[in-house]
Amino acid sequence: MSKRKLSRQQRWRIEKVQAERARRAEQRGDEDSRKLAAGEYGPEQPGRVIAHFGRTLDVRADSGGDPVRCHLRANLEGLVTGDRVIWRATHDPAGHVVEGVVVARSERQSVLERPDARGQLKPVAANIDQILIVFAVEPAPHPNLIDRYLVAAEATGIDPTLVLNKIDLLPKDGGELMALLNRYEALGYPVVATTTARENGLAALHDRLAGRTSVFVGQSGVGKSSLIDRLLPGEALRIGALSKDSRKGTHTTTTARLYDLPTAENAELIDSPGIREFGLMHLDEQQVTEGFIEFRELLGRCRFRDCRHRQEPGCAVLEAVKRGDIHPERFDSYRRIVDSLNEA
Ligand SMILES: Nc1nc2c(ncn2[C@@H]2O[C@H](COP(=O)(O)OP(=O)(O)OP(=O)(O)O)[C@@H](O)[C@H]2O)c(=O)[nH]1
Ligand SMILES: [Zn+2]
Repeated sequence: MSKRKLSRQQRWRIEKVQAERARRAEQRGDEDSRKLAAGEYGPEQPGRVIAHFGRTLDVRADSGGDPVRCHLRANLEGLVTGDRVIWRATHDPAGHVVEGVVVARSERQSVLERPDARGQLKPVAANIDQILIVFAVEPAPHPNLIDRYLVAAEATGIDPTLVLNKIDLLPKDGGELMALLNRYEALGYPVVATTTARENGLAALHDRLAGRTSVFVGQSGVGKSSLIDRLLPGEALRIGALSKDSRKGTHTTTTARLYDLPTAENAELIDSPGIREFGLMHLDEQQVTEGFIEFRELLGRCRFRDCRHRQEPGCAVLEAVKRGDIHPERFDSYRRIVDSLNEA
């Protein structure tokens, strides 16, 4: 974190802005308390945050219907797209839902975080079941890059799936990439092959999407936008997923959004430019080591408790590499990733 000194004037400005924010939040809170006390809000009900813009959110009721523009009770902070919440709606005299207030957040099953401008981790999306790591025949992936993504996914506790796109460009025998994929399948990672260049090219992907909330990540040019365009045809459909207020507003699409995918049963996608870049952020050495899933059962078994699996005698990981139980390229990749941490 930077230790830049702020001038007195800057400090004064920051304090003024914060005081103003607090005052507005308090007013909002007073108004909410009054409405809640007056019974102007309907009963508490469960819902899901499908987009967030600062302290306002779009919430979809679990019971269905259009998304509703909501604000937060003053004591709630840091809600993100995908959060499950308890909220209450207000109605106009004709009985239509006008807006809502979120009163509580349910426990998160998972959360994706990214460092903010000051390097502090901030949640960007919650309750994701699956990270779809997209790579392509062209640009061909370095195995090290796939491992990096897998390690980052393992650190979140969210299940990764490898998506090989552009299989229309594969050589007939499958080439080296197919051999690479088999290696990941043998480790237990699901792998699906796709192409946006053929009519039925996403069939295997639909099966993986069904019944899950997914995010797409991957290097530039592998076809994430193309895949998402196929899954969510038309910008109109995407915009339509927002509340009327958000559609009118000037909000950009840089915030994460949750979409229903019409092409598969109970399939949801959470997407934002920031999420697509997930996976290339900082991890520590322990996260990297534990992110190689074939190492895990060996980790307590090295002779030295603080073994770093380099050249220590009695290292269970090195022995597994020697026996051929750990693929040499995976081990090499592990080394490179750990070394890159020390460079940073
Ligand atoms: N041959 C072939 N080309 C594809 C396929 N899918 C995408 N492409 C092409 O690959 C290029 C990159 O695709 P994008 O969808 O923009 O890739 P992206 O991952 O969203 O890239 P960024 O926006 O840079 O992160 C485009 O020219 C696409 O037309 C495919 O299945 N087969
Ligand atoms: Zn060791």
